[in-house]
Amino acid sequence: MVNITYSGQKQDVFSSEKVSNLQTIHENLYKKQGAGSNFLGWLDWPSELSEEFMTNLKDTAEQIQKQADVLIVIGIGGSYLGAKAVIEALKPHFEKNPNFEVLFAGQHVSGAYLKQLMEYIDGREVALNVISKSGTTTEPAIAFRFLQRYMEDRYGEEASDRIYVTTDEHKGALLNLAKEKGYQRFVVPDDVGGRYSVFTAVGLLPIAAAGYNLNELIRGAKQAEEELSTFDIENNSAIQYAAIRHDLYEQGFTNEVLATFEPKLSYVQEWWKQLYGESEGKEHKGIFPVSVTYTTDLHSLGQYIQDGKRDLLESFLIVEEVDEDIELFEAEQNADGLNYLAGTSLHDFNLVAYKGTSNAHLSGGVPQIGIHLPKVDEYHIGYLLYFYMIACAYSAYLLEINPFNQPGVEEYKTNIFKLLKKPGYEAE
Ligand SMILES: O=P(O)(O)OC[C@H]1O[C@H](O)[C@H](O)[C@@H](O)[C@@H]1O
Repeated sequence: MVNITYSGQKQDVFSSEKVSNLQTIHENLYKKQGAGSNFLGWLDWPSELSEEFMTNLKDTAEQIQKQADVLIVIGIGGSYLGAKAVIEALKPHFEKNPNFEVLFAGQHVSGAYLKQLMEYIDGREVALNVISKSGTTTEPAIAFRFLQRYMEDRYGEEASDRIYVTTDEHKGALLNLAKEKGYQRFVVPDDVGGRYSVFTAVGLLPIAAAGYNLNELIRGAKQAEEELSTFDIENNSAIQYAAIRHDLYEQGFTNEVLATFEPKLSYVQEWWKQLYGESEGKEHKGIFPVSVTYTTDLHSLGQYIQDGKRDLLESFLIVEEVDEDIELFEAEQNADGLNYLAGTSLHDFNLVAYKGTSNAHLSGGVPQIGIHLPKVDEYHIGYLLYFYMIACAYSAYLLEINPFNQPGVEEYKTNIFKLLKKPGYEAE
């Protein structure tokens, strides 16, 4: 479903030694015995989803659509990027007076953003979905403090029927608050980390509320789960992607530039950056994930990619077919000189731009991986996200890294808490 192509220096990615290493990783992964294996709940999640779970999500999404015009999703990192990635990929670029909108908060700390958000929703019916696996993350907690007060001021007791909480089943400040206030709750499973949680209620409730087809999304994820679970190197695109990028990493290509010509995929890129950055960037190892949108960034970062420091590999996320397109036409006065393009659609232009850019960067010394996605719809996005998650597990295990923890994110948090004199941190 997702096809991988590679061009660059000749590689020996699939030598017998490397294949046997990949096979061991594969076996450990499916026997759930590698490092961090108690966080492998996402591996068979799509095929294990129950009817009851899906029905409950869809019913709640319908209830939200009935009671509100706006759903504000409060969360950060893995607690918002999956839903944001899917919704941005599927929604139209412009929508006149949308009947229902999903907005996000708590993904940064901006007073202006929160103030303007509360002004923007005034006069419109509102629901909140606050999402935090730990239930203690500061940024969403700050946003929720404001928005909870807003809801209570506006709706009084009815506010609790409009607030939906997605958090750990057993612990955390958010869970306690949800219980106390009687908010409807959804669970982030113990064995699924935030960045792997898009197919749990974390991603699915906002996606369903936004009006997208969960069955199709999960059908895509399930297809990926099935196809990518076999150790068949010739056909397993996830193993191919992981093995090629690892090989390039070993040759000194330590930054991966994920490039797309489809602006709707820019949050898939953001989601991918968290997935790979937090999964692999440990013990002074890992490929640094960065992203560009073409052709926009060809006019800014293109120079560096063509000609800067040679530690970049580039992976192109290419959409093969688009639903909507327009064609260039013959103009009477060919003042812009573009008549030679008459009959070329803008998607055709992008496919040519892909070839031209890829070849130019290749000759500039940037090895290329192509990830070919047939189209952007629920089914293919479901497939793509699962593909990236499973490939990430292989990739981190090739580095001998636990893909499922993020010990490094504590350091800056502790510093912030010390500076803010959070109780318990003053003495440090
Ligand atoms: O869902 P939460 O517990 O609020 O976590 C939200 C995010 O913040 C943390 O700092 C982690 O680095 C991320 O992996 C996580 O996705």
